[in-house]
Amino acid sequence: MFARLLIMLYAITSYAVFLGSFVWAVGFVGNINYLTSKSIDVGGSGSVTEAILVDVLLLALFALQHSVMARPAFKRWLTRFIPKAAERSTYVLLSSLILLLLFWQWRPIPTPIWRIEGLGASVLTSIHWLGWLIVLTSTYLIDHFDLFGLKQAAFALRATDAPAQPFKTPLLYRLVRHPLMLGFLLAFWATPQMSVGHLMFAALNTAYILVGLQLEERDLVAAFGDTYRRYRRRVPMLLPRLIGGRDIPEQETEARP
Ligand SMILES: C[S@@+](CC[C@H](N)C(=O)[O-])C[C@H]1O[C@@H](n2cnc3c(N)ncnc32)[C@H](O)[C@@H]1O
Repeated sequence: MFARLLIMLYAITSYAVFLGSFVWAVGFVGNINYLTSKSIDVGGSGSVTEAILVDVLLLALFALQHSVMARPAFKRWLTRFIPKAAERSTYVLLSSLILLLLFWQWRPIPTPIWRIEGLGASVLTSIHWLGWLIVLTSTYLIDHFDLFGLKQAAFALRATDAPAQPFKTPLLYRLVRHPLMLGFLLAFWATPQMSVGHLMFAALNTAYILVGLQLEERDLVAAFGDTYRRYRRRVPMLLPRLIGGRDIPEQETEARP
């Protein structure tokens, strides 16, 4: 029982660190400096070469950790050393810590690329916030507490394993296969003031998301087979069809084998 309580404490701590990193992410990308003192365009000094080098390394570190730890083979290896119920929290904790490092050590390159004012600025800011809303909503559509490791710890308290995540296509998942990533792309790109550093952040993250989604879909096909292949044929990856589209059944749900 003590070990199970420790797992719960670990999961709650990881979730708290995630919440901190999420608030900083919103402040960082949106340059909201009353929320966070350092942000994508504020709080740095040094040469542009140093900034590019440090920023690319930070983004690469995040991409590497995130991609490697998300793979089923890595999870199987890791759970030889830690309880299965603590695996997701470990992923969440490490991802959040690396994000905090990135936001803390980021070297801004504030040279402007575009600066839009008036109505255009309001539209872009609205799209930016819509992006964050889509990110948050999508975590709940998939299963927020499973994604962030609390569900696994709660099941462990009752000495059982959390059920595997079933395949689902609720709401936004009927428009695109990856609404959560679409939300990030909107939050990263929709800004009235784009700097060189921000552009680099958005472009490298976009490249990472596109590669990461190939890996995620490979795992989803391995887990759900033809159900996912059919879904992939019917529903676009990131850009919703504006008109028409093929018939999508009300709700597809299938347990992971
Ligand atoms: C951080 S979520 C991102 C989900 C999706 N890529 C998106 O952008 O909305 C990643 C987890 O969601 C799971 N996942 C992705 N699509 C899913 C679906 N349609 N049904 C159930 N799980 C899904 C993946 O297996 C992975 O564990």
